[in-house]
Amino acid sequence: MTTIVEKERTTESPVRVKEHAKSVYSTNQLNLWYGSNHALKNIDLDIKEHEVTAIIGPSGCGKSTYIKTLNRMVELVPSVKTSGEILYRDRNIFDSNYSVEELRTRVGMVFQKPNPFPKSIYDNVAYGPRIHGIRNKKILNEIVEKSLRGAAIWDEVKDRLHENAYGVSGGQQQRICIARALAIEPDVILMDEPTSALDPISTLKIEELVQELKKDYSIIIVTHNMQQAARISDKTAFFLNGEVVEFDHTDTIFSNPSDKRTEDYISGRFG
Ligand SMILES: Nc1ncnc2c1ncn2[C@@H]1O[C@H](COP(=O)(O)OP(=O)(O)OP(=O)(O)O)[C@@H](O)[C@H]1O
Repeated sequence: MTTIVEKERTTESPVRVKEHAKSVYSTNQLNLWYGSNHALKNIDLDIKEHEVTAIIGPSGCGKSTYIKTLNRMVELVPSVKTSGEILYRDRNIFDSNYSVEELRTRVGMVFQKPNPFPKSIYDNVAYGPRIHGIRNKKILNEIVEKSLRGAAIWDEVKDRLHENAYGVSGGQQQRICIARALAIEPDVILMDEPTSALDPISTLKIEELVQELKKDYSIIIVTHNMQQAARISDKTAFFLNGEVVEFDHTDTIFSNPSDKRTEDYISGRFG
């Protein structure tokens, strides 16, 4: 795919990457407060489909808050207020008539710690489709197999589908959680530090999986691990104190950042 990249600076927003691929999310002047704590400040980000977008930055800079705004999960915190807009496929998810339920069927999420339900592997993956009214056993079997294959764990669990999901390793549990997200056929997968609780081999498997999944999905991943961002993402946004300091192609961020603060962070001078 040929893309034409041009950069523009504005006084209020950091570098934006403009391309001709389709946007899945456009965040425009997004602000978020937890009570009086201004946690996200004028965030402008344009996230393209079929890309892996990494969100990096030091602890407390707003990475998790940002991805939890994308499926409106952050609103579960009562003190939260927001301003600005988040366009998902060109519609503002903050509009009063926007259905959060519909949004969550399009946007799956994987968390830091694997969080399977205390149910069988099969029932974990079939959970979402069942909620959406699918009862036919043959169709459910197909969805479960396809999702577990998609999460690169089918061969490891196909003979124990009816055992409790807690009975497998942490890395396998995380891939079951990814299969659970895939079972609702999402458009986007949000991943909040999905490998930080995993050993290096399981981490590698998830990283390889992310590379596979981007063919069919758009992925936004929060990571503390800069090598991971460099290895698996197409674009990287560097957050600091609730702002986006720089957003660009991952190669550029790691080899030729335009902001001194990005350079200091990626070279380990702070954070
Ligand atoms: N539920 C909450 N209630 C109140 N304040 C919160 C809540 N969650 C996060 N914050 C605050 O919002 C700011 C951003 O936090 P956030 O968790 O998004 O950062 P982060 O970059 O993901 O951090 P980490 O890398 O440590 O997970 C911090 O000041 C944090 O204390």
